[in-house]
Order: sequence, then C-alpha cells, then structure tokens
Amino acid sequence: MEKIRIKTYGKINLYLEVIKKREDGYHDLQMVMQSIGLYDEVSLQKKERDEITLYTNSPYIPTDEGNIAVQAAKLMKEEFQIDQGVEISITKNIPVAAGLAGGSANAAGVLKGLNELWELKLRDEKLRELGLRLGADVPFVLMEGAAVAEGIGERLTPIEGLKNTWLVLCKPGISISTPEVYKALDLEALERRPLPPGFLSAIEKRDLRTLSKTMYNALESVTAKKHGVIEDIKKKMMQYNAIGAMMTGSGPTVFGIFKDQDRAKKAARNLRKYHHQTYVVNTYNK
Ligand SMILES: C[C@](O)(CO)[C@H](O)COP(=O)(O)OP(=O)(O)OC[C@H]1O[C@@H](n2ccc(N)nc2=O)[C@H](O)[C@@H]1O
Ligand SMILES: Nc1ncnc2c1ncn2[C@@H]1O[C@H](COP(=O)(O)OP(=O)(O)OP(=O)(O)O)[C@@H](O)[C@H]1O
Repeated sequence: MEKIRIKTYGKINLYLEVIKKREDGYHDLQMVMQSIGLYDEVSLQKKERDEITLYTNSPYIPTDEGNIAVQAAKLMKEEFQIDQGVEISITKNIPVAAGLAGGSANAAGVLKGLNELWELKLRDEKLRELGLRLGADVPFVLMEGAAVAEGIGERLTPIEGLKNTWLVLCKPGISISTPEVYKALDLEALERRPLPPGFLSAIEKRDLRTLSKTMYNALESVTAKKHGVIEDIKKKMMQYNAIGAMMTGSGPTVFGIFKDQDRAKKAARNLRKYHHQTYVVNTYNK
C-alpha cells in the first residue's frame, strides 16, 4: 500500500476529576472521554527520500517537528529503524488548541497509518504505549469511542458510549496553555468529586438530564475563573435550549448537549454571532 487516508476524531471530556499531583509533575485523573464526529483527515504517502514532510490547510499549526504528527512519525521511524520517508498531509477541521485533542488525534492517525504503510503489524496495546510517549490524550484518541480514563489518561476502560447525541461546540477566541492550566490548579481548594455512581449508566441509557446535572470538569476552576467568556458561553447555551453545558479538557471550548439536531443548529446560529468557531456535531461511537 502506497497511500493511506485516516479520519482522526476529536474528543470531549464528560467528566474530569484531578486526583493528585505526581512526582513527575503530571496529574492522576479520573475522566470520562467521548469521541465526537468532528475529524481531521490525515493522509500518509511513502516517499523516495528518507525524510518526513508535512502539508496542511491550516495556518495555525507548525509543519516542522513542532507538529505532533511529525513527532509521531519520527518516533515510529526511530523505534523500528525504518529508513524510508513519509509525506504527511493534514486537512484540519478540528479547531486548534481547543481542548478537543485535535493534535493528539492527528498523532494517533500517524501511528495507525504508519503501522499499515510500513507493515509493522503492531498490536493496539503497543500503539497505545507509543502514543502515551507523545501525549496523555493520545491513547484514548487511538482507541476512539468512549472510555473511563485513569492514570494520566492511559489507563483506559472502554464503556458504552453516548449514542447519537447532538452537541454544539463553541470555542471563544482566547488561547489556553494546557501545562499552565494544570500548574495553576489549586488542589487544596478543589471539591473532591469522585465519579457519581449513576454517571456511566446515565450515558448508557442516554439519560441526558442526569448526565447534564452530574457532569463535571475540575479544570473549569482555572480556565473559567480566569476567562469570564466560558461562563458566558455556558449561560448562552442554556438560554438557547441546551440540556447542559460544560468546558472540555483544559478549554476553552464549551460543549452544549441538545435534545435534537434542530435545537442544536438553532443554538449554533445564535452563538456564531459572538464566536465564529461554533460547530454542530454528533457523538461518535465505533
Ligand atoms: C486536559 C486533557 O486534554 C484532558 O483530556 C489532558 O489531560 C491533556 O492531555 P494532553 O494535551 O495530551 O497532555 P500532554 O501533552 O501529555 O501534557 C501537556 C501538559 O499537561 C500537563 N498534564 C497533562 C496530563 C495530565 N494527566 N497531567 C498533567 O499535569 C503537564 O503539565 C504536561 O506537560
Ligand atoms: N497536528 C496538530 N494539530 C493541532 N495542533 C498541533 C498539531 N501539532 C502541534 N500542535 C500544537 O499543539 C498545541 C495544542 O493543540 P491541540 O489542538 O492538540 O490542543 P487541544 O485540543 O487543546 O488538545 P488537548 O485536548 O489534548 O489538550 C497548539 O499550540 C498547536 O500549535
């Protein structure tokens, strides 16, 4: 096979609790992750010259080794001593630095794609282990669907996902640094909220009211405190008929959960007047 095309899906965090800070500076977490139907397209083509090149339609991501997709290809080349080159091309639809794991998903696509292109026959578990070296979100976006994630995000337990649910994603024009958010977290001040007992069954039963009432993101305590626009978007989502709304990951994107596509579209039309990076998406399950 000479060329591979892969769709790389973003995620939202339906639950994110920070358990503790570890010696290595990372944080142990308890999360519920859900893939969403917003994806980038990654294509990989064998190259005569032994080099990694990257093209993209996005002016917002690097094309050199700063790109996590290039880092993923470099890791595969080094780990398996491949002396071939690859051309990576990324059509970006997922907003950048949004809390939607767009970069992580691209890296996951490169790991999966090169496994095929170079016929390495690596098992999913090995790909996840390589993925973790690139970023804490990579193991989940490799897996796709829905999962409880623990550790720094690498201990994954697949769960029955949230089926066919319409979401509005709204990203305000502020930039957030994930390391800064974790650094600013006041662990003492956090109210401890272990995953509520009914949470996973609410997802499974698609009980959107219970889900909306009990979803939680500990990182809102940092990002929403610093940027009033997060609460403002959450409020607007509710005014425009969302059942619930919350920030995903370290932000700044806020997602709203809607009863149906029409309500979601209507809310998105209103939100777009304030924030042009507003999307209507469905949940994505395998
Ligand atoms: C906020 C989330 O997106 C929620 O899914 C993730 O926790 C972040 O995942 P990510 O962006 O893939 O994270 P990485 O690229 O591995 O790490 C970026 C920075 O976030 C902090 N970090 C990340 C994950 C984690 N469990 N604890 C942390 O403290 C670290 O300071 C790290 O230097
Ligand atoms: N392929 C890529 N796609 C998007 N961002 C990339 C990529 N490669 C490098 N980056 C850089 O990584 C940073 C974070 O981007 P990304 O879109 O992955 O953030 P995110 O959605 O907040 O991820 P997460 O939810 O995992 O924290 C940006 O500053 C961006 O320039």
